[in-house]
Amino acid sequence: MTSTLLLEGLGKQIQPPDGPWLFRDLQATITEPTIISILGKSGQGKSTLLRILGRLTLPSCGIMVLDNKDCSQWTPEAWRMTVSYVAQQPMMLPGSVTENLQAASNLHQRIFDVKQARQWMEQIGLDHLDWEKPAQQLSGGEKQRLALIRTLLLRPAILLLDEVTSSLDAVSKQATEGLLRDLHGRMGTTILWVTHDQEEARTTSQRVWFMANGQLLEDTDSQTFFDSPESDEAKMFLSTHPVVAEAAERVR
Ligand SMILES: Nc1ncnc2c1ncn2[C@@H]1O[C@H](COP(=O)(O)OP(=O)(O)OP(=O)(O)O)[C@@H](O)[C@H]1O
Repeated sequence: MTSTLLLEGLGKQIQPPDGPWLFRDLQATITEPTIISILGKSGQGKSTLLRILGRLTLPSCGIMVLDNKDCSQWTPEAWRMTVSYVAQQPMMLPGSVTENLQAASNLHQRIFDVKQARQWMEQIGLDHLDWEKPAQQLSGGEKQRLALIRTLLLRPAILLLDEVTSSLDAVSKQATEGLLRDLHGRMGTTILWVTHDQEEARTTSQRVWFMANGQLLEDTDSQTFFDSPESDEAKMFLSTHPVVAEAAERVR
């Protein structure tokens, strides 16, 4: 399921033609399965970038090439089956948990793999859920996990995660991170993961994209980023998050 992704000169301008650029001239290549954390201060455009990659928002400029085919040669549906986005505050469709789980499979004319759904639900602590319950009545954390599994059932090659553990308690968060690492290890799923939790980024990802000053300022392996960031902006960013410093200290 390895997919390659090439981004060239990608940019997003707010209120064109004269508005400010959220980011511009973003270049990056993914050639093998990897987990990338996208980090940066609030408002740098991390979610916007994910939504562009998921073809839910148009970029203002630039090129996206998936598996050697320009984005214009992909239908949005085919693209979204390969590069799938999970929002921080996911939308539950009217209907039960079962209907929500089935929704993505139905939409993309895939067989609903109920056995796999049950196993993943169990793995991330949702085994107690009544599948007949209206999904709108679930808690925020339950909705986040249900939406994740709904998307995983499509088995996308590239998964775009927007702060998908932000509403979870510590145990559910760890279980979800475990599932995602598993998935990456067994199926070669590439994961691009926006998170504000640096400890999560450090322990789950192999690579970091750090966004600052309207650019992808650093694109490096995680250990290098956390141990010896190159830019002053990244140093400042890490120094203002003592959790990471403490965690790194514990590891040493
Ligand atoms: N189409 C748009 N029109 C106007 N403003 C927009 C548009 N898209 C994004 N923005 C603005 O761009 C900024 C960056 O948004 P975005 O959510 O992508 O940043 P972020 O880095 O993910 O932030 P956070 O970490 O707080 O979630 C925000 O101020 C947002 O309101």
